[in-house]
Amino acid sequence: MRNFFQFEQLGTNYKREIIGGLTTFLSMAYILVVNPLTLTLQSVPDLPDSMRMDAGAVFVATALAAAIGSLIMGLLAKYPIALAPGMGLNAFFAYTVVLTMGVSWQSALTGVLISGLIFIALTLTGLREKIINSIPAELKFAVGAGIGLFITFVGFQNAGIIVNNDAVLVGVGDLTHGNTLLAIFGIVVTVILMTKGVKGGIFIGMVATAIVGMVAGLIDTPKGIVDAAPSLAPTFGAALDPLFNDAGSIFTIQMLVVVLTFLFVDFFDTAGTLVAVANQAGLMKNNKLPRAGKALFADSCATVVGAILGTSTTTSYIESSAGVAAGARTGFASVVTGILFLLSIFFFPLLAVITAPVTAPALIIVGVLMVSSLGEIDWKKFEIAVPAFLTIVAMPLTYSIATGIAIGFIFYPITMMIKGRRKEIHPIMYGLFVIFVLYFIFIA
Ligand SMILES: Nc1nc2[nH]cnc2c(=O)[nH]1
Repeated sequence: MRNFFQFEQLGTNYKREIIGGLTTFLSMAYILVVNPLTLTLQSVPDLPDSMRMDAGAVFVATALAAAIGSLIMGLLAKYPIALAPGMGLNAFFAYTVVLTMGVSWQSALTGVLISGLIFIALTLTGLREKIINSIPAELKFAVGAGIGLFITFVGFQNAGIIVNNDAVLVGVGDLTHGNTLLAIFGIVVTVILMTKGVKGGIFIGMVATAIVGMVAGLIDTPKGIVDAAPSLAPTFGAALDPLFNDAGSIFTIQMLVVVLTFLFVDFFDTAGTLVAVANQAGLMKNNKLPRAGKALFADSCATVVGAILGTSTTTSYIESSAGVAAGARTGFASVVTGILFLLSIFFFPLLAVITAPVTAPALIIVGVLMVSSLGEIDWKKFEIAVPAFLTIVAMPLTYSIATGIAIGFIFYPITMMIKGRRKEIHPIMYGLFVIFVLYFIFIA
């Protein structure tokens, strides 16, 4: 096992990998609660039952998709990167596709399934790998740093530290609110542990926050430890129904748009996440992602499996960087995360303690770790500084990893060409320029 995962070469051991996998799981566990709430459109009252997915089935689908995706990633690509249904695409699935466009959730799942199959095809032809490896090193660092800002922003929001402000979009929240105070406690504890160089500081910080939350009465003590798993039957295989019974609802322009959006966002989000986490773990070689094809294959398989089980796009999670920060370096950590997701199906009552104030400190501190790649960018070269900077700031400001990548990648060939560095631009970067310009024209 140690040889299979190359523990020696990567300077790691079972303890680090297990703590890393556990930390990643705890950082991601919120999706088990959030995904069913989102996909069943809980925030929208008075919907006909037929428009709502079954919450129990979505919960099991979420846990199984995360488990299977993380296990494939760990065993096949051997990266410490775990997967689960992505936030952002789950909101797009529920609020845009089902609620606004009026597409049935079954057909929306078919859209996810088709986008996953196209993904596998792109991966098997090697095109996806080629695209990722054609991205210049400095933009890759920018993507990592931008995702760091994005994840910190998500953490601050979850903590209630940054809130909506109608006049200027964002503002400081009520810092005396119980959950916000608990999150601030978690941030301070985690910062102290990390500054002292305590291994697993992020994980210990989460445990301490959860315990203090329970003592303070902000987090309910779990009602039990184990419970029977809900039935998967209401969503299992529903993605295939429209293909056999209602093909007319699939072959429409509207569905084409939906499938392309799923495909586009997942493609570039995954590319950014894989590179950022691999960079952080020191696993990149000569600016290239080793075994990129396998990692991408694992990601696309997870989307297909997730769609059949009954969830929106399953993707590589940036929260994996919390596990890497806690010491994870190999696929063993992803196997640990995957097994925990599998077990979580029965341990649902225990998961109730993983609330937003518990996960927020981890997200914020992970952001600090991820922006360290800013130091690798040559800020004195304006032609590099502009696309790098725009990639970085656009991610939190547009709340989209993919949009940040798109903006930066549009500016890169422009500034490089004007500076007379045309020869350094990989031909694929021109192709991406055209695709991203079309993307903006399209979403406009
Ligand atoms: N990379 C990435 N990480 C996430 N963590 C939670 N949701 C997402 C997502 O959609 N993409």
